[in-house]
Amino acid sequence: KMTFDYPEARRDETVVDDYHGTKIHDPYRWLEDPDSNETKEFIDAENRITRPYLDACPVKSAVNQRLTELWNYPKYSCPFRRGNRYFFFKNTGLQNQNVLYVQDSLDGEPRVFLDPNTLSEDGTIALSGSRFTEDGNTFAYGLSASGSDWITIHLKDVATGDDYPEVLKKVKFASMSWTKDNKGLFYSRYPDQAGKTDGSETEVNRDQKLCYHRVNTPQADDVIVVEFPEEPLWRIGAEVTDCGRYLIVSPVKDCRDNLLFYADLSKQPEINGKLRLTQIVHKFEADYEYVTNEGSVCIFRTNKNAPNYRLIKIDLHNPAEENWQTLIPEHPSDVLDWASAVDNDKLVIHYVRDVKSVLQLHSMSTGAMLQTFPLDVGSVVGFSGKKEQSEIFYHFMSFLSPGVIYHVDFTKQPYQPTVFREVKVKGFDASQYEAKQIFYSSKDGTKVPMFIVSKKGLQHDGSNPALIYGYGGFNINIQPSFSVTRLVFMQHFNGIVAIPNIRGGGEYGERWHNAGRLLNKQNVFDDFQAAAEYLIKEKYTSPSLVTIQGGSNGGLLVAACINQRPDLYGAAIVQVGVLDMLRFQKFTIGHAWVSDYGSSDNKTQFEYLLKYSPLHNIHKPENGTEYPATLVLTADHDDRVVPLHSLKFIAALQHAAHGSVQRRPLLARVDTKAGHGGGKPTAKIIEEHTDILCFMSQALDLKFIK
Ligand SMILES: O=C(NCC(=O)N1CCC[C@H]1C(=O)O)OCc1ccccc1
Repeated sequence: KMTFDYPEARRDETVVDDYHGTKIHDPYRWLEDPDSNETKEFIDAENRITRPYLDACPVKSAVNQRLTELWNYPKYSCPFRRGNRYFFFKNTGLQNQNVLYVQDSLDGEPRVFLDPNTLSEDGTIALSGSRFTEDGNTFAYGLSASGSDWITIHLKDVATGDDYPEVLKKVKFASMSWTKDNKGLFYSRYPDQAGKTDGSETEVNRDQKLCYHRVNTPQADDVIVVEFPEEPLWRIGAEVTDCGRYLIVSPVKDCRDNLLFYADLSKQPEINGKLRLTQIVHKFEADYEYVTNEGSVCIFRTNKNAPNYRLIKIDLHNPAEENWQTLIPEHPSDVLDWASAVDNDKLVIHYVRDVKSVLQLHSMSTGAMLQTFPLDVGSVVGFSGKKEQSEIFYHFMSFLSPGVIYHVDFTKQPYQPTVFREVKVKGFDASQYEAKQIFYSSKDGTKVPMFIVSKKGLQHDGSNPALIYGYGGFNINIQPSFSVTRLVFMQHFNGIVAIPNIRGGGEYGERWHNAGRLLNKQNVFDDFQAAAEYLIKEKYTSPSLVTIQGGSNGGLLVAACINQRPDLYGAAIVQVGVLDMLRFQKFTIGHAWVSDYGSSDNKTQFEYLLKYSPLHNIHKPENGTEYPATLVLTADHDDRVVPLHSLKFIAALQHAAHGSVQRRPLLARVDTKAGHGGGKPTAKIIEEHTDILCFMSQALDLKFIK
């Protein structure tokens, strides 16, 4: 084993914070400044150790070659109709960014409409959000650089392909919604702020405004139509209703629950100032998502008095809660994940049932179920359809199926899905693999579902490496998906891929989310640790062959678990993790996460956060408590979870390892011109996944099977 001479990061013992009377040292506070030479030198020093270790991997070229070969299959989105044209995204396989094509009919000759690959040499300019006007003649699209959340909005004439002159700046977390007259769009933006806003800054995002922009005018002429100056942390969602008459305004202050207002645009046809808003939801206590409307009666998907969600009707002209009606009642176990209007009087409803997708057609007027669209075990990962359109497309994917796109034409009875497009991956034979779902018991006896995928016929003798992936928060569901990287791990390392649907997610609705957040957060770590114990007990694998992996909130999960149970794992992959739980709310959009984490500004929540915060629970490795081989990954333009989390954590971890029994590597990989993950070019993704598999193979001494 290589021994590591970790950089000795300066420890500033003078930095001490007082949290409700408790003194907490923060010796690496200086690493919070991304622009200081000292921070830049620290990053270089870390990369100088990590890069050679990863490049020394004897199977690096074999892994990179297999990833590239398998990755090289065509990927398509559902086609979607806008105006009288069809559009779809396609990637031939290894293109850095997906390309948007247009065709005049479903079987017409596709033409390139927008190819983001032409916007940068290295593919680091990505499309991030887009909206066509009702008539399909103007296209608003967001561009993000180097993986930052910041976008610039551009407007294109669809017929000529020419961009209008204006570019809308300072846009982030923006809902874009056109007025039905095709003349302009609502979008949310932040005010100009001091310093750079390229995604490498850490300043807090505050004072978002909802603006209205008329095409072919300068942004300076835009009108602020909604603002809540007394609520600087709110983000303002906005959507023009299907009929075009109303604007639904939904402020959100963190990552759950929103208020609802509406404006009657027919009463303010000249949008040249603040909109007159009528408030219909007055408390942050539930999610309300606009689905569609018939006249003044709007349908919303909500978890108000319905942890598994339901559809309700609110009459905007009679909006008091006592007049709300239920259209589709909450299901006792299935989670109503999304709803979409189609063919004027129908709703397509996506349910999550034990983490698997169910797709149904319901009557918009009565809510009654009309039929189910049959699906294999897996996930609906894409959908296109509109209220006034008489067809839908949906994209099915599973662990062993890269993708099938189905089409339903509602002009023909009975409504039968037909296969519109099926994608194959060269060199992958799904019949050699098996995917199953089991339920295991967590520490408190809770039954947790887990998917286990691997080659068929593996011996359960504890000799196989296992990769356990988790997230565990923010009401996010981790449903089956197709992954080339996991395929390489299964095919060439006899790897077992395990995905426990741990609490904090939304797999079983709000109850599951609430059971894994705030003062219940430890349940998430317990569920994840119990998953590893189950796989070890059932002889799928053994501790020294287990890798745990997670990103962002999942990075927090992995880092907390190696602090709590270093004996349980051989390797840990901590991607863009939230690791300083006492200070996360002080940077960019971190304040939005208090709905899951709470805040150190609150004494009770501080005491709880301190118990699991990865940065604050690092121990000196001694007999039997050596840390797993750990790879921490971040990037210089991650403005979702700023890199300081990872830098402070690796500095503290390496400091604890000095002069200890720690032999397994504790490394950081800091990428450049990259961010949290969204929009990452294919080349960078393959490089990163190559490094992760190489780290695992070296750390766990895994043999590459041809
Ligand atoms: O912060 C998030 N989402 C949560 C998020 O990105 N998290 C939550 C924890 C760390 C990181 C992650 O897990 O990816 O998105 C920003 C946003 C925009 C608009 C409205 C609400 C929120």
